[in-house]
Amino acid sequence: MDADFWQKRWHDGQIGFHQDRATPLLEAHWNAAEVPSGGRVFVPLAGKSLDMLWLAARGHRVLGVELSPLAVEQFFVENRLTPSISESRYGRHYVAGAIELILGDAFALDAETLADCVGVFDRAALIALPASMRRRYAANLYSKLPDGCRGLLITLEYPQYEKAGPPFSVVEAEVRALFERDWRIEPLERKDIIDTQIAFREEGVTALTTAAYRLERWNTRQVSERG
Ligand SMILES: C[S@@+](CC[C@H](N)C(=O)[O-])C[C@H]1O[C@@H](n2cnc3c(N)ncnc32)[C@H](O)[C@@H]1O
Repeated sequence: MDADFWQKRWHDGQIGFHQDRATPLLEAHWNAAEVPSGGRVFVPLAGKSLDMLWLAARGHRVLGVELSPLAVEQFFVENRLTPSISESRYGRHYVAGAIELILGDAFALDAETLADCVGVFDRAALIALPASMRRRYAANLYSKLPDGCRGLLITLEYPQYEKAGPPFSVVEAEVRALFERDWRIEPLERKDIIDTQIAFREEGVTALTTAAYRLERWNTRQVSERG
């Protein structure tokens, strides 16, 4: 699941993960995340997700990061937005209204870039990565989000031996193992979706659940109180 893998997926139009609407679990649970209104929301591994537009329409500023130039171009063209473009050491920054999308590697972002992200929305991002990269992603990327940051994480669960990822199955125990040291984790909803996911059924998957979690980053004082 390196950069070449994703570049080829975009080049070949193999983007079955893309949705032509905002994520229903985002719409259902964003209020529960209690991200301060107007605050900036980080959207890692953003693709050309319409979730960014939905968050902007809710009054948030959005910071997405995506490594495919095709995804970034399509996001702005398809949504009839004309971005201004600048360069930094993180990559090429496309800015249109409240949305900033960095064409670059999420793992190369630093705490300074993410310092004003009071929210995070993670859909098809953590679960797009194999296990070893998920550990790196939690330890090296989420660790750079500021204390008090809140958000939603959306996962999928299915018998991993029935299909190769991505998307990968990530069960609650793994979510806790990855994040619990620094983040308060609250499961919000689990939904059986096998009946609506024909592609998974055709690949032989017999059970499929999606789950939404509320995340809140402990502040340093809370962590020391927890021992
Ligand atoms: C499964 S897609 C999900 C996209 C989006 N979150 C959505 O819901 O449609 C994962 C995306 O992450 C991008 N990606 C993978 N590794 C990345 C990295 N290290 N930095 C930035 N983007 C990355 C891929 O190009 C792909 O567009």
